[in-house]
Amino acid sequence: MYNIIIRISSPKSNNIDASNILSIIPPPTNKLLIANFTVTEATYAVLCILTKSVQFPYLYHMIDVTCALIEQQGKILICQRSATMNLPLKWEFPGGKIEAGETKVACLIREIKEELGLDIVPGSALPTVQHHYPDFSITLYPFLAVVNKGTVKLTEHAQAIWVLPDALRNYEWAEADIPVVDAYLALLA
Ligand SMILES: Nc1nc2c([nH]c(=O)n2[C@H]2C[C@H](O)[C@@H](COP(=O)(O)OP(=O)(O)OP(=O)(O)O)O2)c(=O)[nH]1
Repeated sequence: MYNIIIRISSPKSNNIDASNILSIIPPPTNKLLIANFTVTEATYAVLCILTKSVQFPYLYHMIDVTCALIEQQGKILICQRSATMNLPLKWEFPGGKIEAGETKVACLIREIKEELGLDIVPGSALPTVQHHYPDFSITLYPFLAVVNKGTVKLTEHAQAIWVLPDALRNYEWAEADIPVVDAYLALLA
């Protein structure tokens, strides 16, 4: 069982929007707490919880993440997550979770400074990606960017390397990043 706390703002909806799920507290807690929503929605929520089906991805932890495709001299910076991070050893574009009240661009500038010691200038956005991993769902907001100041200093990642766009498909990407790589290569084509 899960503790689930849901805010419903539009009572006629048959679906529970992810943004209305305030928190889901996984086992070992054994209480079910559902507040402020209609009977239809309550039934639907309970069904979701009982089935734990991937058809109901909004029951999983949802995160909003920005990432930067940092370009320099025809190459692009890619990072390998460390063995101890979530999605271990997968390649990604550097970035991180958007904090409450933070804009996407502010998040990106902060994360790249924290993770790599680089001051960047974000540019255009690439298409947003939504992806459902087995245990969480992500909305990924990619942006092109250039370095304003600094050189790469690793603080979290196993590696950060500059690669030619043609080589991008040679890496084992976090799954959410595959459409980002595709979109970037399409942009260059
Ligand atoms: N940064 C980043 N994370 C990605 C990408 N693709 C992707 O699936 N993710 C996933 C991996 C992580 O589960 C999550 C981002 O979390 P994170 O650990 O990098 O972010 P963070 O620095 O804000 O996290 P935290 O350690 O402060 O909790 O999104 C990507 O291209 N960049």
